[in-house]
Amino acid sequence: MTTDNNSEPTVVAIDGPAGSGKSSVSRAVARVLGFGYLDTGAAYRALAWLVNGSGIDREDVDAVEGILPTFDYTIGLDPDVVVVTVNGEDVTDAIRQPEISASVSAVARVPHVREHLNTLFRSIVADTYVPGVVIEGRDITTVVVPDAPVRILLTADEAVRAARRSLELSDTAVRVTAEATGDQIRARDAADSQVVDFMNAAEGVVTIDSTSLNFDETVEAVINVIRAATEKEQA
Ligand SMILES: Nc1ncnc2c1ncn2[C@@H]1O[C@H](COP(=O)(O)OP(=O)(O)O)[C@@H](O)[C@H]1O
Ligand SMILES: Nc1ccn([C@@H]2O[C@H](COP(=O)(O)OP(=O)(O)O)[C@@H](O)[C@H]2O)c(=O)n1
Repeated sequence: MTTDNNSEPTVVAIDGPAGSGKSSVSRAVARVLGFGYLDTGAAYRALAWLVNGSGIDREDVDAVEGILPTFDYTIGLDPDVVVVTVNGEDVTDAIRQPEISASVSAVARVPHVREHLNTLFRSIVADTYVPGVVIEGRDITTVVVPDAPVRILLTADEAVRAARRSLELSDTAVRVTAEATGDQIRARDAADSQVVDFMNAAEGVVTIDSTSLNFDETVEAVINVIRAATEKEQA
């Protein structure tokens, strides 16, 4: 991938439902290409963490909007070490807890929150010095960077996503069945789908369905799409 130091970073936008592999695949792709990696879901999770800790009713839109000026958020772009802070506190692990997964959609549905975070994401990408950035979430291909040269929708059947996520959780202290994980994923996707469409590819967005691909094959499929798109741009 050729980029000179003065050019804008190559932006790779990836969307998809919960457990589709967005974060793990995007990180691996970024590593291979020497790109930065931006997990946008982490910002929504971090805001939900702040809201929960502030004793605010997360259904109270005015109160959630009111907390935005006190939300001092940082995230690293290094795919090997993703550290997230809120007001100077390291929340990298705290934002992955089940109570945050269960409350994040309420915060993410607030339009002013989305505008605020989208501005933040665009400035993080613009300020980076890496040759490219893989940025993943729910509305990256459609709202955050709809003009990105590479836009991908990463999907997998719901049962496969639940099984993968449950395997991941059972590696930790929490033992969760694929069925329970499936219920959580379904509930979150249903809530999130009311705000943005991440189940259907928008025009010009390439769908990669990883249902019958293993992890390495999925990474390779994404890299192939990036190579094809950037070669086309340079031709
Ligand atoms: N193609 C794949 N084959 C097998 N496991 C996968 C594949 N893609 C992702 N995974 C695994 O599925 C789990 C969920 O992926 P993750 O990247 O957290 O999804 P998302 O960020 O979309 O919620 C992780 O444990 C990841 O390693
Ligand atoms: N671009 C984005 C990214 C995440 N989100 C919200 O943030 C939540 C957490 O995102 P995530 O990417 O960490 O979720 P996982 O699919 O990785 O579990 C989602 O359930 C959405 O509510 C969003 O609304 N828009």
